[in-house]
Amino acid sequence: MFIETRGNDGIKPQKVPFSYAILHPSASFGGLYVPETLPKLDAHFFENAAKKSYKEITLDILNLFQIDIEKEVMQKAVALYDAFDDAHEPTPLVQIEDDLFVNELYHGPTRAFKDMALQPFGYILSHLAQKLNEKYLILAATSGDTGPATLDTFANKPNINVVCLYPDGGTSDVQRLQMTTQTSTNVKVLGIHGNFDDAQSALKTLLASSTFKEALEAKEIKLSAANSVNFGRIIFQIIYHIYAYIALLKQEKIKNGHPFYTIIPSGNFGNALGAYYAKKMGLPIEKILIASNINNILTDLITTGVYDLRHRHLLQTTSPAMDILISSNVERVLFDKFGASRTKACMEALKEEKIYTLNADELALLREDFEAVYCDDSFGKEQIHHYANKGYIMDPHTATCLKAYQALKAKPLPCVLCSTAEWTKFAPTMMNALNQDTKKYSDKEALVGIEHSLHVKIPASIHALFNQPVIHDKVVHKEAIEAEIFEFLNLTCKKECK
Ligand SMILES: N[C@@H](CCOP(=O)(O)O)C(=O)O
Repeated sequence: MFIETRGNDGIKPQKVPFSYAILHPSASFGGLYVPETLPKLDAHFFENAAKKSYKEITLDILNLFQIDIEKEVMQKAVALYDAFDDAHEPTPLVQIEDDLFVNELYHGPTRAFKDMALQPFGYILSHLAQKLNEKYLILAATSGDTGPATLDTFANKPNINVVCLYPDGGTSDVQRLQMTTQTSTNVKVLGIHGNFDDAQSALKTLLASSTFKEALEAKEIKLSAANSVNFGRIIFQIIYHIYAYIALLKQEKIKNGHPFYTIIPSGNFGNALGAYYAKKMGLPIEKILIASNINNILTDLITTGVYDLRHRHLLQTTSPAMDILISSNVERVLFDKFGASRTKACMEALKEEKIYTLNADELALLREDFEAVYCDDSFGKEQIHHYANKGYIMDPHTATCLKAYQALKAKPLPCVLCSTAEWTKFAPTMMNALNQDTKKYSDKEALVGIEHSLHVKIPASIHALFNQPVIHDKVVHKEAIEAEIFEFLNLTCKKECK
């Protein structure tokens, strides 16, 4: 069962099953749903798991959670990993140093780790919508990767409409084209004047708004979300951390029970939360090392205990998916460590005063699990250049993790670095890093240049983007989002009636 991070308001149910939490992700007081308890993984689990495939392990872990989804539905959802680059190994673990392994999480249809969760989650959510004979509007806010993965998983799904908000100019060109060239009629993509925090706060306001929900209900439409505020995302984001350890065991790089570090490039903290829950379940993570770009609010929180938005402005970087200041899933960690009333107080202080401060004991508790560091774009480019020379290509988000590897690894243990996106989504930055220049390349020329110089294959889906017409070209102010959504829903309703 799932409970709420900010406590219960006496109106919403006190505890809900998984299906409810994913269909209605907005909890009391604007909080989030979290599992009441986490299943435990013992040494036996890892011994057996070393003989199993990613899909089998996923099903085992979903079973341990005892979620209220039929077995066949989970099997079909997980079977979607068969369409990844390697059906047997959807998340290859690649060694790049004696003690450093890259967990490549981007081998799905939209070339980012979001597919690992959104592919099965989208299947389960749309199955539930059809089974209940209910229509859903799914909102998504993106800084580049969640949007394409959401659109891909829900494209043409019955009973589902999607509205995806992205910051105009705040994503790479490939990320933008992955969204704006979407042809399915059940999706709408809107650029907004503003940054990712503006897009996500618009989404959260709509999710919590009773008038918005009533207006949707008048059209017999319910509201859910595809971001990691939805626990349906997080459950799948726990599994790949566990599988990375199993891959280390399979490759005989670690002994069962021995600890390792995991390094996570973080923005909305869903990936880090997945690692935290995995650690609580029994995965022997020594520490979760959080890497940020210069939007380093998480570094500040984890090193000083202060989450301070007051004098910060979101800065554009070459790792745009991490250009986030209001990071959603920190809330779930606060709840787990300090309980609902402290979490509610922190979240309200953040909203009203733009700051909250953990006391020394709270900070010590947070640091039992996390360490953090940040780097700037030039550090990332140096790492891309260095590893490309050694024969490994990594994207700018992955490159930030090298800072954590160099600065935070206190013990001689293996490190697993989460690689969240394929470099093909950020070709101009890659070209600057590889050529050590500052020239302005177009995505297309940079992709082709790298393809030829490094003899690498670009996925057909990325190449094809440049020949497809842009269908969603609207960019609006955030005040206009609601009206845009209703215009879209009226149009789709008319189409359905015909
Ligand atoms: N970095 C994300 C931002 C949204 O994160 P989510 O995990 O909450 O969906 C992106 O690339 O869109």
